[in-house]
Amino acid sequence: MFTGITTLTPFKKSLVFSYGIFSLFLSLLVFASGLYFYLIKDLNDQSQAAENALTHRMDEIFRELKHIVNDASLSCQKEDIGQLRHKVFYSPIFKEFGLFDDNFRVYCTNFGVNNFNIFSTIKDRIEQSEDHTTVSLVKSYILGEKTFIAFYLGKNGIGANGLAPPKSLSMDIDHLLLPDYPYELTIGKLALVSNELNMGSEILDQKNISLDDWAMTLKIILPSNVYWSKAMTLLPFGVVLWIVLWALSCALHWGFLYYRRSLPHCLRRAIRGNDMEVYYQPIVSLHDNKTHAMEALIRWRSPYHGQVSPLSIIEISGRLNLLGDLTWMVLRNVGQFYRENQKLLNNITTAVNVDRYCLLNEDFISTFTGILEEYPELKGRLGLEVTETSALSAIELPLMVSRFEHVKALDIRLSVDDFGTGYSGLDFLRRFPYDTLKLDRVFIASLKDDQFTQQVLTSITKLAKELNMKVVAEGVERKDQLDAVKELDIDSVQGYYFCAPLPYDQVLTWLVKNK
Ligand SMILES: Nc1nc2c(ncn2[C@@H]2O[C@@H]3COP(=O)(O)O[C@H]4[C@@H](O)[C@H](n5cnc6c(=O)[nH]c(N)nc65)O[C@@H]4COP(=O)(O)O[C@H]3[C@H]2O)c(=O)[nH]1
Repeated sequence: MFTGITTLTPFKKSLVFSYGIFSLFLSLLVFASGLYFYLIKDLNDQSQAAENALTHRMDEIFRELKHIVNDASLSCQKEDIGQLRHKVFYSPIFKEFGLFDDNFRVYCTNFGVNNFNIFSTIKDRIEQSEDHTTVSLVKSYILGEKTFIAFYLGKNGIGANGLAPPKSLSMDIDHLLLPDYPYELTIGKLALVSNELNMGSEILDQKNISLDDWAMTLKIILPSNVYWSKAMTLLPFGVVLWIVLWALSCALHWGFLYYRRSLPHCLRRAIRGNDMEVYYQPIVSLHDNKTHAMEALIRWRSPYHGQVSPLSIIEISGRLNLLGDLTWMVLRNVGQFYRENQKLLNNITTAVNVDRYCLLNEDFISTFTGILEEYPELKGRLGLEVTETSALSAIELPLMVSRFEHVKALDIRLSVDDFGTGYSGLDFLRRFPYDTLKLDRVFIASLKDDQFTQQVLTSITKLAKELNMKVVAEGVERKDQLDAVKELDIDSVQGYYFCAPLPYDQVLTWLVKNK
């Protein structure tokens, strides 16, 4: 089996090497672009998650301020200050709370009584905002350089503001984005958090998210060094990908080659491309020792499988549903043979083998008549040989009779082939209008020494004669077989004794010599 495989698909080092190079480039391409698109998608997903986290955090911030406003009064007594301190203590974000009135004057903080006005720009923003909220980034003496402040003015005329370090806002998104995606969170034009400044590498992609309600912008970056560090981490997978692609491309190549060179595929191409030969075996008459008939037999030498036996050709063609095509190809070859040698073949009929399924096909008659019109030289000189291998069903039987009648009406001779080996019983002969009965060569081989065979063949030939059929003995190889055949009432002989099946040129020479 392996020898068969290697002949069909020869191993070539150079080819394996080429596929190695090819798959290396392909895997590099797949790996590089795959990683790039993966990171772009991941950047989008993480940006979306960061936006959601930030929105959620802002909602929480204002919910907290609303609680303070609801619990607050316009005074700044010890209890009010204590309450603010209590809220600071339990706040997850804020480090300082203040209360302001509707003149935007801060009158109380958790540190004590206060009296200063909120910047007019902030005041304007609160008034313009639908929810009476805004955020700001200012310098706080208590908390350090930059401080995030959120403002909310309640319907009761009391406002609350909360001060928080920028970190408390960014902690939600840090774990989503860092360390892979540096980002910058700005309020207005001021950066609340920025960890993208010292990135030191190129930007591969960038996402900008705007939270318009808070004038916030989140810029998230995909730097090239992240791409390269991921590429280095995933390099073993890249190597595996290369090996898999290499093996796959080699396997595909050999698989394809194996398929292209497989017997069924070669046969299909040969039939479709008329790349087969037809041999002719003369059938010699015992009445005048002349050749009045021949049988057309298919021959095919495959470039990869050598000489393929006709029985295998028929068997595989049957499986591939190509028996029709094969028959039409043989018929056209025979037509061409007659066209090119009209004079010599004038009084010779040639029989072509036809499979019963091909005959039963609904297109049989139309295609067959088409070929007869294409080759009028065949008129009156063509015969069909049908081998009966299995019993016909109740539906097939009348169909077959009608086909035979149709064929006969076209002046085509019908022979029953290999008589005695299949289901072709005597009843069979009665039903079909055959012209010739061909005795299978197994009977001829044992005819001389087997009395039973002699008796059977005597009865068969007698019946054939009664039914007006000619009898041909197949497979006559030796003189003693010929003598035994002659003792029966047999009309013609086909066999190696006279002539084996011959190719086009040789059969012409034979006919010229022996006609
Ligand atoms: N041992 C021995 N054999 C002899 C002798 N004389 C002839 N033969 C062989 O007997 C077979 C006669 O053809 P078949 O019975 O129709 O049997 C044919 C026929 O059923 C089928 N076949 C051949 N060509 C075609 C075709 O074009 N179409 C179809 N459907 N079947 C075909 O394949 C079968 C085998 O064909 P082949 O191998 O060519 O075999 C041929 C022929 O070469 C002899 O003296 N001794």
